[in-house]
Amino acid sequence: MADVKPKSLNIVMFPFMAQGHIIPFVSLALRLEKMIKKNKNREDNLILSLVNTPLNMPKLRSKLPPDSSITLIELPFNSSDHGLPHDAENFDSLPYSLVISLLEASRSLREPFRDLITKILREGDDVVVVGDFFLGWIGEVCKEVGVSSFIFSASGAFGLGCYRSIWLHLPHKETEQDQFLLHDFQEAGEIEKTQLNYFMLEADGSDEWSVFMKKNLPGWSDFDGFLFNTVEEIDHIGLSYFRKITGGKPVWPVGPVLPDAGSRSTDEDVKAWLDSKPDHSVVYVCFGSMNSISQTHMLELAMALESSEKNFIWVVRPPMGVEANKDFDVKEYLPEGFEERIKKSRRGVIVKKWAPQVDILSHKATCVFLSHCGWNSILESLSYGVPLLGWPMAGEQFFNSILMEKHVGVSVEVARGKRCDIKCDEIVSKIKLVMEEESEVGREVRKKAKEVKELVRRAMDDGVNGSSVIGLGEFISHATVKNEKS
Ligand SMILES: O=c1ccn([C@@H]2O[C@H](COP(=O)(O)OP(=O)(O)O[C@H]3O[C@H](CO)[C@@H](O)[C@H](O)[C@H]3O)[C@@H](O)[C@H]2O)c(=O)[nH]1
Repeated sequence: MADVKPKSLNIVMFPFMAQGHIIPFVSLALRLEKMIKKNKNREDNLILSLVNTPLNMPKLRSKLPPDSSITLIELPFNSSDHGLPHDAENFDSLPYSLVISLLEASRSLREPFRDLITKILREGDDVVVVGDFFLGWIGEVCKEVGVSSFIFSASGAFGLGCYRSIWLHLPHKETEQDQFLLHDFQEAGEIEKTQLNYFMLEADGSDEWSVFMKKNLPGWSDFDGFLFNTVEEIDHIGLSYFRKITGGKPVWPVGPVLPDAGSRSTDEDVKAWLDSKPDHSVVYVCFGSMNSISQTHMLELAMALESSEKNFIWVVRPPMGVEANKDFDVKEYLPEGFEERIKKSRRGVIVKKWAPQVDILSHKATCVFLSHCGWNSILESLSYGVPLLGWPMAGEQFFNSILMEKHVGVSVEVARGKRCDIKCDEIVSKIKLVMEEESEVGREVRKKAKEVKELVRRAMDDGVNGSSVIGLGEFISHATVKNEKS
């Protein structure tokens, strides 16, 4: 009799094509791999894979350690078929104005993805899919072929809840009040009109963003539940919202899942510079993997960093309106002589485009993070007890900023949006407010950030069965029990 291949369970994970989504998906996959390896019985019949488009394969591969058995699966995609620039398969290589075109183009992955899942099922294996909230069609595909699917949200629940509610209740342009409560998420508190990103504010139901959201958001109800890269203890308002709207489906906090410090190519110059600085003396400035500020804002920020007299690391990307992929000389966008002066005084380091962020945040010299409030940046900062100076710019970042400032108490907002009128002096005073010993506000947020660091660590601590460890355990049981029954 021929040997019958034992049935395996494939956990197929599909992040949207953006660094802010790929990074946490890889971290989640690695965390799951670790848990599975610990449980010898499950090791043989569980297969973890990450799906993406051709040009994102190297990005995924570079984040996996050599001994990982996670497999990568490529789906066909050609950006020029969708009116996008050649080779633009990730938000990080697009200007913000074209982000919506990549979101729309990603819908073409539906059929190849369906074929992939059908092929795995035909080979006799079971499948559970973990998909991205921007790939809302995944839930429907999974229902059609009869497999379970879960959203893994790279954003926090509070931020994503506000984002969802705002897109579902358009328009906002005509709203007369400067502040308003969200239609189905009043627990979030008052939202100011200035906290809606440009596309939300302009949306009238017929623009590209509204059209995409109208197709994408209803798809979330086809999934069997949600995993959030978040922590119950800091994000319970948002998690409660998702528990309410999903009507009893599981909503598990499983974070923070983060890349390990030192796991990427550490920049030796940055490290040596940080080593030479006193503890808690450095402002780290970075606006994530896809956002830029305007040329005017760059000049104000440069002057502020120089006149604050604080040590700083600033990750500089080309200003808004300049092609993101273009090679550039930072001198083009900074005040005359700025780079030379800070090099000579050794007071600052300018990193072009991409810095080893987790290494910087985990270094004892770092005091505060001036951030656009992308959720990964927030989680990374909190995990190392670093308070925030918020400058939200796009997406759900405004709501992340509210959560951090008003509910968690670890952030002070510096500026709001890409078009705000922020001047050098205001930036300097906010930097001092958070960093200086005499500042009461500063003492409070720094103390709170240390407390939150412990809370966040506990959530992921196997030893104390932290809230996120429980969430992950429940997800694995859910996935594998279903498999055993089928
Ligand atoms: O120089 C850099 C810049 C970024 N990063 C990493 O890139 C990720 C950036 O993620 P995030 O802070 O979330 O910012 P975005 O790339 O802007 O993320 C997008 O995705 C997030 C998760 O959904 C959303 O919260 C944001 O609003 C959205 O812009 C983090 O892991 C950073 O450590 C680096 O390592 N070095």
